[in-house]
Amino acid sequence: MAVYTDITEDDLSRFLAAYDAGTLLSYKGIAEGVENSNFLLHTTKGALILTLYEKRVDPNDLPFFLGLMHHLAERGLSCPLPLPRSDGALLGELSGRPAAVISFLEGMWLRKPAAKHCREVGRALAEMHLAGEGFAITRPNALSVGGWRPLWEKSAARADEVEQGLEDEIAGELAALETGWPKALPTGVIHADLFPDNVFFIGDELSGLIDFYFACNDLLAYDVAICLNAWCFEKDGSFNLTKGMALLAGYESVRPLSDAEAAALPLLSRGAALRFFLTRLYDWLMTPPGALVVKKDPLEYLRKSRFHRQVRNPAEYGLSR
Ligand SMILES: Nc1ncnc2c1ncn2[C@@H]1O[C@H](COP(=O)(O)OP(=O)(O)OP(=O)(O)O)[C@@H](O)[C@H]1O
Ligand SMILES: N[C@@H](CCO)C(=O)O
Repeated sequence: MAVYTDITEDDLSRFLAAYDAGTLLSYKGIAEGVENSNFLLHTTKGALILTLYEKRVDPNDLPFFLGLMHHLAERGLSCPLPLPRSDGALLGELSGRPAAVISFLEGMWLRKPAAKHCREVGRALAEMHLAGEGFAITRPNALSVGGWRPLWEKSAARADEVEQGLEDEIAGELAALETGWPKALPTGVIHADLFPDNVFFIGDELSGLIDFYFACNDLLAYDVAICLNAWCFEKDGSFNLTKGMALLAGYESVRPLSDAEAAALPLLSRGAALRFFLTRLYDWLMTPPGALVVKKDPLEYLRKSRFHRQVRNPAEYGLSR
């Protein structure tokens, strides 16, 4: 579930009065998502999404997230557009939480994406990377290589509860990534969480990207590595080369990777796998029993990490050079 904060109809109507959003007809909580509370609103002007930002989102980051959606949408990327209030602000407060109203994006996320969808995702990711150029606010990536050790230290002592030998294995992998992490690759605004549940399709056509709440400035090719992890593995843990080829070809049809970015893909993919392993491991160990949140399996990302560790060449991801 992702409705952590309840709202009343009276509070919501008062809150909406500050927007040119029409009159409230109905609203309901959206069960999907784990970070924030989301509601679907219907007003006399159509459908809207209301998001209440919960504890894990730093309110100081909200101008970056909301400003970025605005910047990207203005440059033609299909993503939700935050609605300004009549005083021009993109952010308000509801039930004691920072809150924003964003446009409703048509489409659904794909439970079983095929290679043709991976190609579309690669293309959209590259389009986002280009559209992000010139965005004035910056936000460092707290979940890049410098953030992994502090996160790991919170779980390390209990890691063997999840799988015997994990503490030593991850300590070694973390040290190797800290030593070898590339520093001189092209940077820009990255989505940093472009998983299937954050990409909407209508039929086979990509209709837009959502959930920019991990977006930040970092290596552009790291975002590609995150997508290889999130889109190109099968349920049995195997890497699907056809999907990898499609995703990379889609990306390069808009923004070709440099030779240095291509060569770094195996290492960046290891880093991306470790990043999602670590956040999932933390949540797995720390979420109290009975909490109404679906915990994601850290071992899925351990298996991906092990796969990347034996990759020697970007061609193994389907990169043609
Ligand atoms: N602009 C939008 N248009 C249509 N539906 C949306 C929009 N934004 C969010 N949703 C719906 O709300 C759900 C949760 O949104 P979102 O992924 O942003 O939440 P979250 O709590 O940040 O989740 P997580 O970080 O776990 O992906 C989405 O799966 C989608 O169903
Ligand atoms: N995409 C993340 C969840 C946070 O958005 C994961 O699968 O671990």
